[in-house]
Amino acid sequence: MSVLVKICGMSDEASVRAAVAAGADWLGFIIFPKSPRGVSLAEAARLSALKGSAKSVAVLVDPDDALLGQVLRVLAPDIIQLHGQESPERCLDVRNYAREGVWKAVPVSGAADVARASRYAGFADAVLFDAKPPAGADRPGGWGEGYDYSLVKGFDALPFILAGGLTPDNVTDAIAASGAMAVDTVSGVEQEPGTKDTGKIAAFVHAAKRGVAG
Ligand SMILES: O=C(O)c1ccccc1N[C@@H]1O[C@H](COP(=O)(O)O)[C@@H](O)[C@H]1O
Repeated sequence: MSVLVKICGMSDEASVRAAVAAGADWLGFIIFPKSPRGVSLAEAARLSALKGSAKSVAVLVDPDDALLGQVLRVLAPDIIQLHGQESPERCLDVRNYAREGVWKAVPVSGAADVARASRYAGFADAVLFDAKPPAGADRPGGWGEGYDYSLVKGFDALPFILAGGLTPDNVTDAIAASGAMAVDTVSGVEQEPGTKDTGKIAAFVHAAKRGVAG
């Protein structure tokens, strides 16, 4: 089975079309104003209409119920990715607002972080392992920082998506090191923060789909 791929931070039509044409499985829309890739819900819904057979992922940071209600009404995402400090119980609540489930982002710098992700088993549908953001950062993700991807190898408490610093050049090795069956990138397919590169999008999807989990 080929590795599943999410291209995140979609904010323009050409990038959505490039990701869909390359065979991306999920398109991520970041609903967080401090992100250089942040989009309004209306814009996310407009772009999501172009997704073909790909699934939509709303990326949210500690959303309250009012925002979740708007997300459901305007975007109706397939998946919600929670990228803040959400507890396992909160993940369970948020499942009501997505068609197919909730992913919980878990920041990783060591083996203990990976072990702690097990607490989301039975509460989230998958965890998304990401690098820890730099000290004092104003957003929790999208920094293009990697880590030792082999730390997550063998994690089996729930399905996982590998993220953090993945690029067209390193994704094949990262898949082999981590055993990931799903990968995600934002800054690895950009020219600069917030500006996607359609060539890198295609290269990332193709490289990931060639990858073999080790
Ligand atoms: O990208 C952002 O700006 C962002 C903002 C708020 C929450 C999450 C964000 N991005 C997530 O970061 C990871 C990996 O990013 P990168 O490839 O290392 O740049 C990815 O899951 C995004 O969804």
